[in-house]
Amino acid sequence: MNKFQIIAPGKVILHGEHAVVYKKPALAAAVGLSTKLLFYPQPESDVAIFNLETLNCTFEIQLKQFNDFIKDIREKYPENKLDCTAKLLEDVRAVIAKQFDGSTNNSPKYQQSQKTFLAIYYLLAGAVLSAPSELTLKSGFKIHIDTELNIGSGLGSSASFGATLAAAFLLITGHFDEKSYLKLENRALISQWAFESERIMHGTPSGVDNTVVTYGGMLRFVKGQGFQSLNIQRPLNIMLVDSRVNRSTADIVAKVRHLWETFPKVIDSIWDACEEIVADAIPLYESFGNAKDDSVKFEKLERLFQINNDLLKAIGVTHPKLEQIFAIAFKRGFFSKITGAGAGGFAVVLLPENYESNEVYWKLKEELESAGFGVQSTTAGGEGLRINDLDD
Ligand SMILES: Nc1ncnc2c1ncn2[C@@H]1O[C@H](COP(=O)(O)OP(=O)(O)O)[C@@H](O)[C@H]1O
Ligand SMILES: C[C@@](O)(CCOP(=O)(O)O)CC(=O)O
Repeated sequence: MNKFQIIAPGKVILHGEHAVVYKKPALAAAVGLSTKLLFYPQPESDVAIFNLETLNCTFEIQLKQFNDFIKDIREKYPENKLDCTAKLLEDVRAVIAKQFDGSTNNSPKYQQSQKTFLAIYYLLAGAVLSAPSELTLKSGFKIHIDTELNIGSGLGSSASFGATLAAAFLLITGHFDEKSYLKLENRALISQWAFESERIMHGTPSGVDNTVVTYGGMLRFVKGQGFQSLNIQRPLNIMLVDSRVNRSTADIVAKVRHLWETFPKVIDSIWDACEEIVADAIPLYESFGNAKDDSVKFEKLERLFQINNDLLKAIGVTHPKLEQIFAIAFKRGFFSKITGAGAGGFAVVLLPENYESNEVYWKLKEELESAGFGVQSTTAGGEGLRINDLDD
């Protein structure tokens, strides 16, 4: 096996957050910030080492013990290759629980590492058991993972992490090679295993994050119905502004549900309006880059951003810190909105094409930073997961 690198972006929701929970479409896009996985073969070793830079921890899997586990699973479920991931997950849980057994550490960081190790072990076992030919892991390797994404803030860091791991394990177990991973069925396989990792991190993910980070671009997504990729000409410039207010997506989704249960007709009409925003926004995103002058279309999109944000405010998912971001951006002539669950997290600001040559952009960045916000200018709609062979 060669040394290789896998890069997977994070995601941003452009429109339809919250409404998507109620089966309305959402528009999501790959962001230009990513997770990078480096794979180093270690032919003389019998250990798989995982060095997770952002979590500042290292995990090891002894290949002998892992191969024994795989043998047990094959004996336990003889004829079905791997059509029951739930059973496998339970067996992997038991192995991981044994390894973490005896610890009285209940800190969130420790729980997080346990979940992460579970995801790694489960994806590796899944890739081996579903491999085209029956195999065991014969020689060791080292995997290093680092990310430009803020973890746990709605930018899809967990899906991006899961997708890089899934792709690495599927590659080393012969599901595809460094070129054929781009085939639709192979991308679907990566996305499916990244979804499995999301199930460990979240419980009931919608599937949008693993899909966007794997395929890239911009896509329209309806819960339970799959997705369609938009035919965009170029990625959109955006600024991601971190309010630095922590929140739990699950709590906010529950609060919104309570509001919906209290005023179903009012809130349903907001979801209908969000659906119309998605419908009006798609042709705008698809036509940017077609004409010499996109400014009229850009102004239309700015208005849609504003309307979308006002609808999100109406369901109570803003925050004084987000309001401060919107006010600073508006004062400088930029339009912005909540992205994701809201009540903290990130705001997304629309940036015009040549924003870096615009003095006002630099003033906006400076003002947001001196107000204590985190600012990252990037793109929405860029490339999805990719694999680079580093021995070429
Ligand atoms: N680069 C990474 N290295 C290790 N674990 C990661 C990484 N990125 C994400 N994770 C895992 O994903 C979890 C964050 O998932 P989540 O709370 O859904 O945030 P997000 O919205 O960023 O996906 C982390 O607790 C960690 O377990
Ligand atoms: C609020 C919601 O629509 C998006 C959650 O966004 P995020 O992953 O916190 O960015 C919830 C969901 O789609 O599951």
